[in-house]
Amino acid sequence: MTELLTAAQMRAIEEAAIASGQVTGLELMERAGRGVVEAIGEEWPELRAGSRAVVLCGPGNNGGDGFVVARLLWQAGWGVEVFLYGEPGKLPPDARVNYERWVELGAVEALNEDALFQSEANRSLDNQDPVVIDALFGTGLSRPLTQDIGRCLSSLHHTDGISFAKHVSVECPSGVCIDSGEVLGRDYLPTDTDLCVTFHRAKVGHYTTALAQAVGKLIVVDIGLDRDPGADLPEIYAGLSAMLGISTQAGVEEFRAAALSEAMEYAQKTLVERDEPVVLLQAGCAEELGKAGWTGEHKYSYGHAFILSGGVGKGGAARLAARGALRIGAGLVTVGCPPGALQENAAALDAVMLRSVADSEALRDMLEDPRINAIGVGPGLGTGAREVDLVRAVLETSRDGKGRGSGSGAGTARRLVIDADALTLLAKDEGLFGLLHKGCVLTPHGGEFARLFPDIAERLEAVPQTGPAYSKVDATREAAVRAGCVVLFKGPDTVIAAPDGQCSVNAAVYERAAPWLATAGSGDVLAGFITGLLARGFEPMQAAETAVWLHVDCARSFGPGLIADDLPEELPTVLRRLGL
Ligand SMILES: NC(=O)C1=CN([C@@H]2O[C@H](COP(=O)(O)OP(=O)(O)OC[C@H]3O[C@@H](n4cnc5c(N)ncnc54)[C@H](O)[C@@H]3O)[C@@H](O)[C@H]2O)[C@@H](O)CC1
Ligand SMILES: [K+]
Repeated sequence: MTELLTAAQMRAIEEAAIASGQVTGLELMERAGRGVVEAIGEEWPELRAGSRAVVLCGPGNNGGDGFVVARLLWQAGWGVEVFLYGEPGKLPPDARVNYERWVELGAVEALNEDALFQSEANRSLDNQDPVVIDALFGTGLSRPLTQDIGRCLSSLHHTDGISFAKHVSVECPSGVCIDSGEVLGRDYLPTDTDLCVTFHRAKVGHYTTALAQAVGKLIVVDIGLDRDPGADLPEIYAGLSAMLGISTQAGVEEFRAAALSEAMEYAQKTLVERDEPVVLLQAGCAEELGKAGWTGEHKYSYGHAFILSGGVGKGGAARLAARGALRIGAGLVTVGCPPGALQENAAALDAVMLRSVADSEALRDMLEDPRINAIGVGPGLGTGAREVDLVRAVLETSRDGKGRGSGSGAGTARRLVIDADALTLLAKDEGLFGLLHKGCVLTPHGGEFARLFPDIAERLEAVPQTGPAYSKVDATREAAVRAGCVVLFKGPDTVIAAPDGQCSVNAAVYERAAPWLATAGSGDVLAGFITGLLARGFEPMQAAETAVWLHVDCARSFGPGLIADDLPEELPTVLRRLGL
């Protein structure tokens, strides 16, 4: 699993490494700049000596990286023009050093739109479009771009405005808040970037839809900080002790105990006591399936998933969910529907069992069966008074001490997936919302999320004016705390959060993009996948993470032309490929 960092965490890691004496800021900047140049070389080997670059440098260390890039490209024989936004005298120390190093080699012009157009006019003589390097703002963006900078960036477009061969962003496209992926001020679109080079770890914002849509390819460059920060602590202590001239082991111990150094306190605070990390889901999460055991002796050992269906003509969504639950390995799957819909469902279901559920009393009777250990409720359910009673029955009978199923382990509540119409009902009825418990997984899309958590959604929708902006990660975490259960906030950048702060991102972007997954019924299958894994005994967070990861993998494995019915059918291929 890869940890995604916030700007503050990245800063803390860098500062602690610098404070420990492990590395200097200047060395980190040199590695960052070199990483950008190497990434350009690897991406476009045809660009070599004689190529041209326009480097846009900002007033902070992102600009410092830009000056390193300019120098290294110049040394490699490129023609390089450098523009600076800001005053050289106000550059932070490391950026200033690299500015000075560059001015020994070439000129620095003040950045404005006229200067960019003038430079293009001069260039048109040799008819060679440059690579534009955007090193204006990185993790330090704190407010919206001024109009003049916004105009400069907007003028850089492949098709109109100033022409260039490639666009490279250092850390991120400037103007984007790296914690949220949002353009601060939201008054222009992030410039399309062919290559975005970031350092040490990808940041949370890199995996949000808005930013990922603007970036062709993301490369993470190792700048020598790539060790477990926790594991580095002894070295940090040792480095700090050495800096202060404490040489004996006893002295070092005393120093640690006294926590005298501000830098050490900083390292402790930021590296040890930081928030739960945000994890990017990768192939490893599906290995949990393997750990949970895939084959078994008895169908009940893989649990019994129950999916509640709507009335006549409304059963398709529940059937998709049921098929998903079955394919992902629930031992038994039953669809419960109103008596009038039995015939329709019977005609469409084989391996999935069918039960008539006339009303909530019938449902409560049925849920006396302790083997039913996971329930999926919501797809195609309906939102009338009968359905309110059904959802209440499901929630009430699944709280602690009730409805214990064989697969969910003694003493734990029956696990639930609450999706679609059931989410709408929860949003309308505080009493129902109050029945949520830690065995539930809520799976809202944007509209459902806004109905359930209107104030949180409003905060997320508000135009961000300062960085770091409130992000989908923040919103999902807050929602999970309020609901007291796992919340899976859907989208190409699905965020999953638990009330204890665990959080992960399943990003169907970059090389995992699957735009064809946005098809009717795909959410119903996802609800079924999660329900099936809960029946198998997965914990709610783990079930949600694994299901959403496999869901995207099924879509990618099938490819364009996918319809929701294909998703469960693709699962065996995906599981086989995973060696399960
Ligand atoms: N700290 C380090 O040691 C390293 C930093 N690196 C680079 O440094 C970047 C972070 O540097 P900084 O923290 O200096 O931040 P930035 O360079 O991203 O920007 C900060 C500067 O921009 C100003 N600013 C923010 N928003 C503005 C706006 N809308 N309009 C005008 N000015 C604005 C701030 O006042 C500050 O002067 C990283 O993204 C990375 O590119 C790398 O060199 C690796 C090492
Ligand atoms: K940038």
